Amino acid sequence: MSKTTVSTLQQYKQDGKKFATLTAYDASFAKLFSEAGVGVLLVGDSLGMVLQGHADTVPVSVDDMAYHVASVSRGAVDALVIADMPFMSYTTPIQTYETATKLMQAGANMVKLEGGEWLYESIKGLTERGVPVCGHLGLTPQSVHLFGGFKVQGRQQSQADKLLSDAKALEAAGAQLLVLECIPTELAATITQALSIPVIGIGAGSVTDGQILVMHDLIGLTPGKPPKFSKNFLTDGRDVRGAVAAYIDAVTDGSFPGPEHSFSS
Ligand SMILES: Nc1nc(=O)c2c([nH]1)NC[C@@H]1CN(c3ccc(C(=O)N[C@@H](CCC(=O)O)C(=O)O)cc3)CN21
Ligand SMILES: CC(C)C(=O)C(=O)O
Ligand SMILES: [Mg+2]
Repeated sequence: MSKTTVSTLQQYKQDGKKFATLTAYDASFAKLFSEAGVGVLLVGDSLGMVLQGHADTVPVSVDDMAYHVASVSRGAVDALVIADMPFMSYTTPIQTYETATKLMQAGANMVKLEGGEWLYESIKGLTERGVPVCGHLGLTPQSVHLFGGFKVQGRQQSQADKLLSDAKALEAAGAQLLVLECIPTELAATITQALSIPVIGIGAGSVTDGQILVMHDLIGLTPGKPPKFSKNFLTDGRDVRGAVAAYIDAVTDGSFPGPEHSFSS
């Protein structure tokens, strides 16, 4: 296996080949996932929930992220490592560059930011300075207090129109990847087709170019009630490697996510 890059994912999109990605927070899982053939690993700020036990991702700091990015990058043999920028660490272009510096110097290959058109200048500035960017739209968990809970986004036509124009703005700013979280499958299909960059979905149906799953959901370790769009693959006598292989197979052959893991308009 060779190192996965954005061009690898671009090629998958062109070829209509679905790809599976996972979150990772330490070197051991990063190594196992990478060796099992997962080409992209996200050091998600979900670590605030699945590692630290918080109710949401708001308490996570840049230092927390940098610590886990450093561990994951040591274990991620061939995988592209994406690091989440945490809550309020990218409020201005300058602060965005400072946060990105810490995460890239800790070993990330790309940073991910939650938000739409308002991030245009920051994303353009990052890419001009050599930092690859992944966008994140829909249910952006850092806005959970604004949304009033972890709720499906984009069901109203006005919201759906805004999400599509935000996605186009992120691509125009230079984002090379996009995550769509918890939106109706129909809207995810429209956005995926409208963009030339690869789109990775979670709770966005099987219509996106790739899928992402929080590793704790994959192996049945979710603290509390697992999200509807997630699936425990550590079943049927499988070990962790077997669960990862079953997840990759299910994404590649289009059987995961099914309608029971997806939302409609
Ligand atoms: N374990 C875990 N899995 C995740 O996918 C995840 C995290 N943690 N932490 C960070 C964010 C938070 N996410 C979440 C968490 C809960 C729901 C949830 O409970 N959603 C409802 C849908 C409600 C509706 O229909 O509007 C659900 O039943 O799935 C969604 C996304 C996704 N991310
Ligand atoms: C759920 C994914 C997309 C994420 O942002 C995270 O794990 O923090
Ligand atoms: Mg996140």
